[in-house]
Amino acid sequence: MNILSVAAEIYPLVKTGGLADVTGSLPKALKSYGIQTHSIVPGYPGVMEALGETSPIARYDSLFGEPATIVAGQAAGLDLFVLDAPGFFNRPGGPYTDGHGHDFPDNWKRFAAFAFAASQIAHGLIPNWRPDIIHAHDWHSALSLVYLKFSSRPAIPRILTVHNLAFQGQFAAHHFSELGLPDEAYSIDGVEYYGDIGYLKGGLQAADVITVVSPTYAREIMTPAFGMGLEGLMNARHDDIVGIVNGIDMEVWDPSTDPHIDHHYSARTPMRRLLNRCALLDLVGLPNTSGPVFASVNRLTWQKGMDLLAGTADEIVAGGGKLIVLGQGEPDIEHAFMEVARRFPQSVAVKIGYDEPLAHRIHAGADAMLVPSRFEPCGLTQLYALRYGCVPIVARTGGLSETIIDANEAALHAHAATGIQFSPGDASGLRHALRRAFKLFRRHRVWERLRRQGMKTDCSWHRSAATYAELYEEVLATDIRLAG
Ligand SMILES: Nc1ncnc2c1ncn2[C@@H]1O[C@H](COP(=O)(O)OP(=O)(O)O[C@H]2O[C@H](CO)[C@@H](O)[C@H](O)[C@H]2O)[C@@H](O)[C@H]1O
Repeated sequence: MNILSVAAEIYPLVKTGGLADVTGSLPKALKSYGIQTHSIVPGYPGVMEALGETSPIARYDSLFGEPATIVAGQAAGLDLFVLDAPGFFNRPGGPYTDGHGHDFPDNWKRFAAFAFAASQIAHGLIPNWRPDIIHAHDWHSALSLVYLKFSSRPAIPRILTVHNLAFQGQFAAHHFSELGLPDEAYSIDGVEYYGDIGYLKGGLQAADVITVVSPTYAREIMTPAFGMGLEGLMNARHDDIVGIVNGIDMEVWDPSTDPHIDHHYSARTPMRRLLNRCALLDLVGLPNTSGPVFASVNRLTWQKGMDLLAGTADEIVAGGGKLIVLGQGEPDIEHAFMEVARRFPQSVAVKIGYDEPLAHRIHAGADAMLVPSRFEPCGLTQLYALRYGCVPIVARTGGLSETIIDANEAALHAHAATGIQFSPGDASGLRHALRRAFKLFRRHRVWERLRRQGMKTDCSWHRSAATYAELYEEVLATDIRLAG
């Protein structure tokens, strides 16, 4: 079976968050089910550099006003189609924002061009290769499904995975005439969204099946608190929504081989892990004392509850713990963390920025990973923490509530607990969780068991890849195409 995966990020070529981890690792996991995935990604500089030999497949003199070529190639074990459109993708900054963190003003056009190119491949643009299913991820690629839905040419099944409903790709209505869609696409069944254009909204209407990244999030998005204005649509499409928890790449995140860490270890060699703890404290300039080392590797945003963490850091310091934070995001929250580090230089270290090797070292050295998200569709950092023996402390929401088993006495007694969950997801809930963590940390043998149990947890794609494979079989076998 051939899948065309459409995504704006793919690890290790271009990553700003969890989307890349999933689109980079799922294709590998699906191979053992006889599923071949080709991924189309935008030709950002990092992607173009990573490509080896390429062959051009299609050329456009003007794709939404820019010359463009679709090339096929391979990188990092991934089969790729790349939209090489320098006018859109070869520019300084990130995939979506300039060097100052502002959205590029032509994002509507960049990702329409990208989505259009993907829809052409789905239509059979490439000689001798045709996908059986198109699988788009998030708003950047959602419009590909809309182009297909409103095309008169024969259709293939369309799947959309939503990694985070908070990012919707909403643009001014006056761009509609430039998208190359028929008039009827500006409707409630198409891209019209509260008088604007909604790329994600259009994709949700055009998809035959919608997947989200955990069953709990699938339930949550039916409600106004989590639906981000799309709860009505989500309720209407209730029967077509499936929640599938993410897996992780067990090779990229493997403490016994990780090239980023100083001392390789496994669940059976906890003393070697301690060496990474010393190395980490040394690296971030904190003294090596006996209290627990808490950490967070995260976008510094409201969604991730990072303002709550900055506001409760004093609890960690007062208890004799340390806090290490790696992240970047909202300026207020960055500032709040810098301020905390300034107040407690012996106990708190903050690195503002994006640093993949340091992320690995933190997972390998810290005692506990804090994930106080206000909402979390699935979450990956708690899974990496489990794998690295860093006890996750998570808010009870979305995928966090499904992937971590709380260390209540019954779960501890049954040797099932893998971390700490807290609710409500506010400052009082987080403070309470920190106090629980301090108490558990003092019970050395109990903490050690908790850590080991986490390391035994299967966070691989094993189960979830099977679920995607079944879903693909199902959409091919059944004519469940409700979207026309
Ligand atoms: N400063 C930094 N330096 C280095 N690495 C950093 C970093 N900040 C974050 N990361 C890394 O970025 C990734 C973040 O992934 P998450 O799944 O935790 O959240 P994200 O909100 O990006 O993903 C969305 O999509 C994913 C995938 O479906 C869902 O799990 C999630 O709930 C949803 O919000 C992790 O690999 C983490 O280690």
